[in-house]
Parts: sequence; structure tokens; C-alpha cells
Amino acid sequence: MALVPLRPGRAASRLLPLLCGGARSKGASLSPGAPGRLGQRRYKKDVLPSPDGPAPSVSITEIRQYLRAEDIPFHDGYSCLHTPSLFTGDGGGQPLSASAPFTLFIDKTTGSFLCTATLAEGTWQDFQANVELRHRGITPIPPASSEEVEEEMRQAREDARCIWERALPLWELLDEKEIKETKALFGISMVTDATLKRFGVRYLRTARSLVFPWFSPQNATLKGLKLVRVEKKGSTITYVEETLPRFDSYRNLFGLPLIGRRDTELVLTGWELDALALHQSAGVATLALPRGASCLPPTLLPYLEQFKRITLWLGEDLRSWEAAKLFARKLSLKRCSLLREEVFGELVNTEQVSGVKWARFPELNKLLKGHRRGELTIFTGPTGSGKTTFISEYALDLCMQGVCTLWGSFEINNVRLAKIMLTQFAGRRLEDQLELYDEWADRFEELPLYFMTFHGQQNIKTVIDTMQHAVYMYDITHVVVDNLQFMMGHEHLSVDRLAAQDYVVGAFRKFATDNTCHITLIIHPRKEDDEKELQTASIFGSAKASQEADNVLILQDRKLVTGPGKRYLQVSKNRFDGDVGIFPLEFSKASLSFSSSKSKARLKKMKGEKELLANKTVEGGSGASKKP
Ligand SMILES: Nc1ncnc2c1ncn2[C@@H]1O[C@H](COP(=O)(O)OP(=O)(O)OP(=O)(O)O)[C@@H](O)[C@H]1O
Repeated sequence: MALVPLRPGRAASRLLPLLCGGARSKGASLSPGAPGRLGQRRYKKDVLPSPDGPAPSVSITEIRQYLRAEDIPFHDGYSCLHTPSLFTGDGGGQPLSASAPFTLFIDKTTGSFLCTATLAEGTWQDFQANVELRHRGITPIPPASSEEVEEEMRQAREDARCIWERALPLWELLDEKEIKETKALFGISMVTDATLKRFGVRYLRTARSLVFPWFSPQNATLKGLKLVRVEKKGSTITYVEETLPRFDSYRNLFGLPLIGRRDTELVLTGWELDALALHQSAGVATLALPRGASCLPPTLLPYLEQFKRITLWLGEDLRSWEAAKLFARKLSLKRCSLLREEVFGELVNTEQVSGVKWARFPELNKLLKGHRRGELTIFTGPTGSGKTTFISEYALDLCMQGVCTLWGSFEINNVRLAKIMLTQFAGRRLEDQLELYDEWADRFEELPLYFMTFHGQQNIKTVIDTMQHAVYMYDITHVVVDNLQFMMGHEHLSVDRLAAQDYVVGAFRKFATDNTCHITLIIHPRKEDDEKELQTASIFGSAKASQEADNVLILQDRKLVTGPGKRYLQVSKNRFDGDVGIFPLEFSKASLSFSSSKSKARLKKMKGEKELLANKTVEGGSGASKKP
């Protein structure tokens, strides 16, 4: 596996030795004013895993052939193959009986398995190893999670239990007024006590949060919970969620214990309160995804196999609609239905099609309008001008708004990159304020951010396979590749380099389109005259890269003319609506940020690159327009 999520005790924790050296432990509070302890976190001094290949892929045909060859009975389900469990019953020696319950689910895409009876899970290789053990008469032992993960889950269970015990059923609050106000705050005035009771929703007064429990589907013990509180800014209301365990280990399909064996129709919602309301109003079986429209973890698919019809009800915005379409592919299109077409028709005309807006780069919004799925952005700039630093912040900005992001950093290692990002995230040098480190690291770990563990030259096929895997596993919608030169591969050195590059660009283009995933690809410029600014034609290689790209961004670095350290960002191609132009970037060395608050929008829109260059020559070759 060549992917690393930033999660507790893993990647981000490994940043710490870089900042202060040595191990640490901590006891962080769950949120200001909220009771409960996240407990001790252990940190290792080791570094990120060394580069390894992608997960060995297995096709569904191979899986079927293997099961037949091994005499293992199976049903062909929607997303999984179903077999009797290897981990229950009489153990080794005996062939698996077709009359046993089919509680083991093999993911058709990855070959990973989950036994819903014992919660044993593992890779396709683990499955084969366990079949082998049975042949030798040994009772298979479920592959164990690492000690670190076990400890984290145990701690989360304990913390969840403490909170759960302090939380009250909403209707047991002391006074009627408080109940009414609380329900109104969460928009659930119409939800009855019976519904709240059925779903086991409680209220934690001290944290002014609703509490949604995660019960084990096996034995109904509490595995974790989600807290939701309301934040009001003016007339805008936002719901803030926190989970135990942390988001990427929080795999609760909320409502699962209420599903009967015979239920065959389901409404799958993006959040818990929708599941409640829909169940109450339509009487249908409902489940809520643990992270809303942002992802559908494949480990949840086995629990959805029993449904013949699934209606995806993730939200009414375009992002939810796009997510629903991708989730439907995982769930099998033939049983899914989405929001009505007319609703989508209305959305097409709204602002939303322009994509996710950058919070730190308003000028980029004015030109590109936003970040959209399925596009290819090419980014270039002179050597050492700050390309990686800029793209790090540009991608972080989107990631902070829930865009699931995968980084392929082939030039600088992931620890260095994560350190740059963490500095940009915190907006300060944490080396100087170590007391703030824990808080920022905790928040950073919550981002939907993943890293490929490749370093140095890589074969494009391996990289594309890894990206494909990540899209399936983590619903990645933005991949950053830094940079193209590392994909040209040794084997291409003898052939035409331009043809090799065209091939690689074509492969990324196809990936972006096929997976409705945005790719930002950094490409070095060709050797240029230092005195001249870069243009689209300066991108290394043939014209293919700029033709295939939807957006071309150039980091202009004209130190000699415009004074020390001045950089400009030029949008030289914009397929979405054609606006091109240039705006200055203010760099702060302390926060490694290009979005310094001092920066006033001095955006200059241009009709085309030629006009842009001509204009600058008229203005004395200053490298960029200074006009407002
Ligand atoms: N605007 C800027 N002003 C001054 N220093 C900067 C600026 N942007 C980045 N830097 C610093 O310059 C160094 C190189 O930055 P970075 O690695 O992002 O450049 P790059 O263009 O990706 O390099 P390469 O061409 O080698 O891939 C880093 O130490 C970074 O902190």
C-alpha cells in the first residue's frame, strides 16, 4: 500500500521529532468547554514508511476463480462476494458449508474482506493465508490491528462512555423551554421524542451538543459517538461535528442496529438528523454516513449488501449530488437512485457549478471562479520560485473545505511537505511556539488529506493504480502531482522524452475525466531566458500539456525587475469561462503563506496571454500590472 492518511499516531505524529525532537504525551480536551479526555497519545520517533508499491491488485475474475478452486461457496452481491465466514464454526479441516450463514464479504474492487459476525477484516492476501491455514487444520486467527490502533480504539471507547453517561435524553431536560429552544436550534422541532428515543439521540448540556451513539452491530456495546453543536455567525448557522474515535476511524453507519434482516429498501443520508426526519416522515429504513457526502468508506459496503434499492439523500447542493453519483458507482448503479433530475436542473444554473472557492486566494476565484472536479490544472514556474510552497497552500485551502486530497510528492519527502502544510495551516512557525503544537497537530490530523509514499522516479502505471485505489478507498477528488518529471521513468530515457511526457499528460487527463477528480500537475519550465517571463509555451515538452489542461497557472518570479521576493500568479488558460489575468502574491516567510492579509486584490484581468505581455511592456516591463 502506497498511501498514508494523516491520522492519530501516524503521519502527523511523525512531524513532531522534526519540530522539537523526542517523544511526548498529552491529554487534550475534546473541545473548549466539553468534558471528556482524548487521553494519552503515543508518538513514535520513526519516519514515514519507506516507498513501497501499490496494493497488489486482484481482479474479480481471479477472486471468483480462487473461490471455485478452493471449493468455497459464494453469492455474487452488489459490491461484494458473500461467503461463509472462515472465522466462525468448527475451525480448520472441514470445507466451508453452503448452509452456514454467509457473513464474510469480499470487496469486488479491492479483494479486502470483512466478516460481519466476528468483525475480522483484512486484505485479499490475508484471506488466502487464512484459507491455507484451514487446509492445514488450523483455526484461522483474524488479522490483528496494530497495538497502536487497538489502544486508540480502546481509549476512544472509554472516552465515549464517559460522555454518553453524562448526556441526557433530550426530553429529560429539566425545563420545557430549554427542550423547545434546543430542538429549534438544531432544526428538529418536528422530530418527536419517540424518534429521538428510537435512534438513541442524547444531549450533552455542558457542550450544547447533540450526541449520536455508535453501537456495535454485533453486541450493542458503545464503540464511539458523534457530537454536533451549532455555531452561529450573524444569520449563518454551521454545524460543527466531532467524533470519537477520530474521523477516519469513525465508521458508524448511524441507525444500523434498527435495520431488520428483511429490510430491502434504504434511504442513505449525509447526516444523522436527516435519517431521523426521513424515518419519521416516510417510515422508511434510513442510515446516515459517518462523514456525510465526503466519503463512503468501502468497509461499510458489506452492511449495505442486503438492500435491493438504495436512495441516496446526501444534500441539495451540487457537491452532494456529485458525491452521490460516485457513491452509486461503489454501491452498484443498478440499485441506486439519486435526487430528482429537476432539482439538479436548478442547480446547474447556480453559483455552485463554478466549484469550491478558495478562502485564501480571492483573486483566484475571480479568475477561475472555483475548483471543479474532473479538470486538469497545469502549474509551472521557475526553479526554486516556490511552486511546491504555493501549491501546498492552494491545495490545503481546498482540503480545509472538505475537498478530499491526495498528494504525490516525488521531489520532497512527505514529512517535509506535511511540515510546510502544518505551518501554513497554523499560520505560524510552530517551532517557536511548541505549546501550541498539539492543538494544531490535532486539527491538522482531521483533514481529509492523504499522501502517496513514493519518492523519486516512478512508473506512471503504478502511480495511476495508486490514485485509482485512493479514489475508491477515500473518495479523493483532488490529486496533486509534484512533479511530472518524476513520472517520465527510467525506461523512457531512451525514447523520445516529448512523446513520453505527452503520454503521461494524456494518462492524467484521462484519469481526471474518468474519475471526476481534479488533478493539479506541476511541470518544470523549459530552460528560459532569465530576463523573460514564462509563458504557456515555456512549459516543458510539446504543446500537448497546455492543450489537455483546463487551467494553466504560472508562478512568475521577476525578482530582478520588480524588487526582491515579488511573485505573481498568472492564470494563462481558463477553459471554464476564459478569464485570464495576473495578481501579485505576498509571501510571509514565517507562515510560508502566499495569502498574506496585507495583499489587496490587485487583479488584472486580460483577454489573452499576448495582451497580458504587451500590457506589461507598455508599463515599462515591470512584470505585472499595478493597476487596481
Ligand atoms: N515568495 C517567496 N519568497 C521567498 N522565498 C520563497 C518564496 N516562496 C517559496 N520560498 C522558499 O523558497 C524555497 C523553495 O521553494 P519551493 O520548494 O516551493 O520551490 P519550487 O519552485 O517548488 O522548487 P523546484 O523548482 O526545486 O521544484 C523554500 O525554502 C521556500 O520556503
